[in-house]
Amino acid sequence: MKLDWHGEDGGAGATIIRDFFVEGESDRLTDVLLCAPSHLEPVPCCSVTRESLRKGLAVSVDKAERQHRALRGALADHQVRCHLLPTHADLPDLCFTRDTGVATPWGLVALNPAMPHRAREADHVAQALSRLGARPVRRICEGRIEGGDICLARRGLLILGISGERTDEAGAHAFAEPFAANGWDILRYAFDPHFLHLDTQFCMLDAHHALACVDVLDDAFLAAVEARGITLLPVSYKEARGLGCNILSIDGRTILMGAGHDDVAARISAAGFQGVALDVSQFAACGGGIHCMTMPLRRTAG
Ligand SMILES: NC(=[NH2+])NCCC[C@H](N)C(=O)O
Repeated sequence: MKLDWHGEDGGAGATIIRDFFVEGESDRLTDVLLCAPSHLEPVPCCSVTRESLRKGLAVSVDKAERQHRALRGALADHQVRCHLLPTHADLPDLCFTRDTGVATPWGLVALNPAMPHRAREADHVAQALSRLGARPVRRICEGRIEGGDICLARRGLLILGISGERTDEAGAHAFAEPFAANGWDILRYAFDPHFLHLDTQFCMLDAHHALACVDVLDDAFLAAVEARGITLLPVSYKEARGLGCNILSIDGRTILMGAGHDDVAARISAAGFQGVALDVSQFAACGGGIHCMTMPLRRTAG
């Protein structure tokens, strides 16, 4: 079926770049986009960061750089190629690369972040990606949409979080168009902006298991997910608020997760997954965990 992709030149039928694509969140990750936290600052644009500021948090860039290097090391240990965005002094949340773009089965899509300081990231990311030979095949300009609200649960199932703030109906609708046109099942979940993004409450471990903050997610959503054959491993709200739910599945078996979430680690391992815990405290204090710090560029199925 013909997709109505728009390249930067605005013309329909722009070349579809197939090098960087993802069909499902837990297929084998081979390439990921990250950005070192050289200019990380706690911007009071989400509830977790505001709480950190209330408690007098001062982010240590040195510590954050060390934690980020360890994350890159863990990714490399698992044969994942890390591509680094250039840092930018005016973009304090740039290290949360998840939110500005997403690889889809049809190529990379540049998103439309809602927060003004994050909207500025989009051009920077698009330029860096094109230097990698990965020009986004589409840019969402309607409404707002951030990558933390997009879950390509598995081939054929797209889950979208819609808080109305970071992602709204118009942005979600625009993003979902090609998925709908290709017959994907699309599950939309509306929630309160307090909870920031879907990926702070819900993350896929493999095609049939997810971590879920069951005391926050509403029952209809939980039932809809379970009806699709996904078993939920519960995470408490306190753990989720500390980004304990915000994990990166390398291959549907190995899970990179924040350190200090012992209950989550125990549940993951009881379910047969291999958790790799990494200290990302400096990022968590700014509202993001390992899922937010990684933009998968390519995953291979099978
Ligand atoms: N995908 C995510 N949950 N990203 C977290 C981003 C945190 C960042 N401080 C913001 O508020 O935008």
